[in-house]
Parts: sequence; structure tokens; C-alpha cells
Amino acid sequence: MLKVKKISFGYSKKLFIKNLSFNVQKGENVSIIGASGCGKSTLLQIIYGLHHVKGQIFWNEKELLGPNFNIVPGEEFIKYLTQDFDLMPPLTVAENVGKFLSNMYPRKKQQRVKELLELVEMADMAKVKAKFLSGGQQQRVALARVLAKPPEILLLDEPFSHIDHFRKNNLRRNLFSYLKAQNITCLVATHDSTDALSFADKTLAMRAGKIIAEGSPEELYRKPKNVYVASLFGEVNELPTKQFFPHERLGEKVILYPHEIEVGTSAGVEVRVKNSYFKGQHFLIEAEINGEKIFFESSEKLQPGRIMKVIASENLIRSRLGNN
Ligand SMILES: Nc1ncnc2c1ncn2[C@@H]1O[C@H](COP(=O)(O)OP(=O)(O)OP(=O)(O)O)[C@@H](O)[C@H]1O
Repeated sequence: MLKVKKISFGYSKKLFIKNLSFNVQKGENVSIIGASGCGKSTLLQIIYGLHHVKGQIFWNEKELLGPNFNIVPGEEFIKYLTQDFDLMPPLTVAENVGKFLSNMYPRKKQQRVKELLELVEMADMAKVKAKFLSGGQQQRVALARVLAKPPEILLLDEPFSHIDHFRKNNLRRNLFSYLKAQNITCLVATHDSTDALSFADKTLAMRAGKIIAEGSPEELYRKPKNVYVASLFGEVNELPTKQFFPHERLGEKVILYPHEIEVGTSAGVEVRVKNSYFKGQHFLIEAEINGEKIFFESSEKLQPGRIMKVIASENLIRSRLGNN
């Protein structure tokens, strides 16, 4: 188990990471989400051993002592994939992936490189020099390279940021099921809610150097502590409950995702449509409700200025507010 105990760190005298504690079980996939600049990369760098911190970090019984105690910063059994891929441009894709593998058993090495290139769907480019690769292709090769000597802990910083949607889904499924099968502990810093929702066992939400929410993706999504946490998963509304149920005492404000607001019912509260944004399966509608902004979904495009009624389920509001 990875144990992070009361760690604090600052780039200057002012502390930025403040008293963070959390545990990660062996083989767990943890996503770290939060607004840009909240400290996701810094946290990965601390775990890898690039910053000296107040507090302690343990991997099983071993304390990770950080750069003041290691001649070469970083731990042997941890691999860290940064946002720059650090490939060797004159070497081929296969040479980059195999760079740190022993040459004692060439057939074994060749087999391992082939297996990893298949995992990241780059086998057909094995002989291409890295300098000729696109950003997304470089990122896939870099992913294969950090797995070449299987790490015990894998730290990934925005690992799919350069990869197109078309490939991303397949690659994510391949990679995360490979890590599960190999029982590799993985922490992923990400802006992408799919990484956090679909693949993580646990999610840490960060804000300004602190962990402000921790739990399963379902817990964080269904019962977000505040609108900041909910907004990490997409567009969100925070509305006075009185808008929908003026005679019930449900609580002041409730967080509702756009798909939780129903349209076109005879009951409900009036809204004025401002914009429709096409999202593929539906339109996201931006409207005004008593002077505040509201987002909801509609199967059809709605004309700006149209007045219509929307409603949310009382049971849902009660459950979100912990009232039932
Ligand atoms: N080497 C550094 N020296 C000084 N300040 C730094 C350094 N690296 C990062 N910071 C600052 O620390 C804060 C956290 O940065 P960090 O890269 O950890 O955030 P992040 O959540 O990973 O952001 P993003 O999602 O944009 O990658 C930022 O305000 C950043 O400017």
C-alpha cells in the first residue's frame, strides 16, 4: 500500500501542498482531478521523489525519503510519465521502448517491445524514428516505454492529452485493463472526466494544494461536496430548491447536472432559452431562470427567447441533500 501521511510542500517559503494524507491500495487505479494549477503534477512529482517534503510517504514498509536522500532523484520501482514525453528523436519507436531493457536476451527484449507496442497500437510504426511522430504517437510510445520494465507504481500526468478521441477510448481500455491484470498501482492526474469516472477505483479532487474530496467516482459524482467538485465532471447547476418546490423545506441550494432537469412538462418553473449547443446525442440548453443561469438537456434545438417549463425530481433533490 502507498501511504501518504501529512505531507506539505512549497515551491517558495509559502506552503502550496498543505497537509495531504491518503492511501492507495496495491493494484488500485486512482484519478487525481482538479482545476489547472491546483497541484496535481506537483503531487505526482512528490510521490516520485522529486521534491523534499514535510511529512512521510511509505510504499509498503519502505519510507520514500525524497531527493535529499537519493543521489539520483526518483525511485527505481516507480515510473513517472510527465507531460513532455522525453523520447530520443533519432531512435526508432522500438528502440525508444526497449532503451532501458537488457540486451542479454535479445529475443525476449524484442517480444516485450512488440507486446507493448501492440498495447498502445503502435506496432506498425516500430521502425519509424521518433522525430517523425505526431504528438499523439509520441505520447503512445512514451506510455509503452514507462511500462517496459514493469513498475510497482505508475504515475501518469495527463496520459491521453494528445491522443484523438477515436483512439483514446480503446487505448484507455487496453491500458487500464493491462495495469489491473499486472496489479500495477496507478495514479493518474487528469482533466478528463472519463478517466476519473470510468476507470478509477478511487478519485481525489484537489483544489489549491488540498484534497477536498476523496471517494469512489460514483460517490463524488452522485454526492458532490460542492459545486467545484461537481463541475470537474462537466456542466453543472447550483439552484435554490425553492425554484422547484416553493412549499417544501428541502435545503437552500442543490447541485443538479443538466440531464437531471426535465423539460417540457406542464408543471415546473419557467425558463427563457438563451442558447442551444449541439452535443451529438442531445443539445445542451443554456437558459435563464429568475435571473440565474441554468443548463439542461433537450433532444431538439430550442430557439433563443422561447419560454418553457423545467422540473427536477423531488426524490433526487432530497437524496442529493441527504434528506431522505
Ligand atoms: N517548478 C516550479 N516552481 C515554482 N512554481 C511552480 C513550479 N511548478 C509548478 N509551480 C506552481 O505550482 C502550482 C501547481 O502546479 P501543478 O503543475 O502541480 O498544477 P496542476 O494541477 O498539475 O496543473 P495543470 O492541470 O495545469 O497541469 C501552480 O501555481 C504552478 O505555477
